Formats: sequence, structure tokens, C-alpha cells
Amino acid sequence: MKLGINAYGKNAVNLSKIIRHADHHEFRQVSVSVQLSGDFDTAHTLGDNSQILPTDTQKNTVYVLAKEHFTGTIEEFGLYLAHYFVTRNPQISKARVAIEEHSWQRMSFDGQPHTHSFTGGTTEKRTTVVTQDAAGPVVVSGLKDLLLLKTTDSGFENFIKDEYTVLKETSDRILATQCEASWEYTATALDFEALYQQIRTSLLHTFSAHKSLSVQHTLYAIGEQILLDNDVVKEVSLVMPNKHHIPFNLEQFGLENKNEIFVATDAPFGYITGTVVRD
Ligand SMILES: O=c1[nH]c(=O)c2[nH]c(=O)[nH]c2[nH]1
Repeated sequence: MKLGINAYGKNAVNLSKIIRHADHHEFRQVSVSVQLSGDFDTAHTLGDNSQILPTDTQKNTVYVLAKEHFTGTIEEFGLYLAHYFVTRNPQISKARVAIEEHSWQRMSFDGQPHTHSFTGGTTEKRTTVVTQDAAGPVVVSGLKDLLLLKTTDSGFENFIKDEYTVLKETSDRILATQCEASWEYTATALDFEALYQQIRTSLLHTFSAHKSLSVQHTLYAIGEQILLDNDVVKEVSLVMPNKHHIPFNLEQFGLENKNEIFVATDAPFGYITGTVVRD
């Protein structure tokens, strides 16, 4: 017997930060998860902890380094942390730092942004996973829990019909999803903020403009558009669950349902995933 692939670290280091400017405050809230890989065989086989940087120390490192080094994007903070763990610990061959950022929006009254009050509550999060090993750092950024819905320009027809198929073909249905997207960058010295905003807009624009023949069709169109617009993106992965809105049968009450009334179902749901890569 021998030890196979293994890693350890602290998950969900929840951290918030106020950045105080003279006339306004910034507020950031992130969840950081650290996973370290390397020479930890004897910890597993002998109970020898001499090579183990405790996960408690990893957690403290995140909070301490945030004071000076979490001033910009989550990608920059992730790069700093991953580099820190790998370069200070010879037994660590690879660090993986995953960061999720919660979306807080500044309140605004009569067109005036408030100096220190925010609204939250949207499910959407910005994400990054930075891995660093001997080959250098790699940044995969994205978003998750982005709720998207369109009320037309979506259909699902010409699918297989067998003895168990009852689904009706439709050329006009609701398309709704809780989108997760991630894209790998080809470099690490990038304007991550501008790229994120551009890619998110491209995702939203393609979702809304696309004449969708299926979720799969839209998933590919979104990935393709992000790759076309951004040379620095190597590949795009998307998770697009199909959050069904099923037409309610009004005929049983003597009424016609002109594609207006639906049953919004939570489960079961279609689960569509895919990665779009360059040729
Ligand atoms: O866009 C869709 N893709 C499917 O694979 C599928 N399957 C299904 O029942 N409805 C849908 N919709």
C-alpha cells in the first residue's frame, strides 16, 4: 500500500474588509479555501506532523496577508497567497487558493452613491482558483449562482422520442438557469477587473441575444463568444442547470394557456455542463 493523491488545507476562511478612503468606504467579503499538496506522506503513514503547516496557521495567514495584500481583485490576492505558501515551505509543491467574492452594491440616493452603506443578498458570486506549482501560477476565474432567465427566443424540438417520451416540442419556452462559469487565463499579469466585467457582459449579452434551440446550444454560444472576444482566455467551462418552467394545464378549467402560466419546479432539473476550447 502507498498513499495516493492527497491534499489538505483550510476551507471557507470567511473574511471581510473595510477599505477606508477619505470620503467613502469600500467593503469586500470573500471566502478563501486553501489546499496544499506536496511531501506529506509521513504525516499519513507515520503520524509525523513535522512537515505539516497547520490549517489553523493557513487560516491566520489569509487574515494577516489580507491587511496589506487584499487591495485589488480576488485574482491578485489569490496569486499572492499561492506564491506565499509555495515559496515559504519547501515541502509544499502546489498550492491551490480558491476565492469566492460576495456581491455588495453601494446604496444610492437621488443619484448620489452612499459613502458607507451597501445592499447585498444577490446570489451571484465572483470566483477565482489560483494554483501554483513548479510550472508557475495558473488563474481560472469565473462566477457562480448567476440567475438568468429569458421569456422567449428559446425552444426545444426535434429530440428523440421513445415509448417514455411525453415532453411536447416547443418553439417558445422560458429559459432559466443558475449559471456557473469559469475560464482559464493564459497569463497572470492581466487587468482582471476589466476582463471580468467584459466576460460577464459577453455572457449576459449572448444569453439574451441567442436564438436558443436548447440549453446545450446556448452554453456553446456563450463559451464561443467569450473565446472570440478574449485572446487571453484559453477555455471556458459552463454549468447551466435547466430551471424548468412548465406550462400549467389551464384546459382542465376550460381556459387556454397562451404560454402565460407556468409551474416553476425546483426538482428534478436538467443539468447541462460543457467546456468550450480552442481548436
Ligand atoms: O435545452 C434542453 N436540453 C435538454 O437536453 C432537455 N431535455 C429536456 O427534457 N428538456 C431539455 N431542454
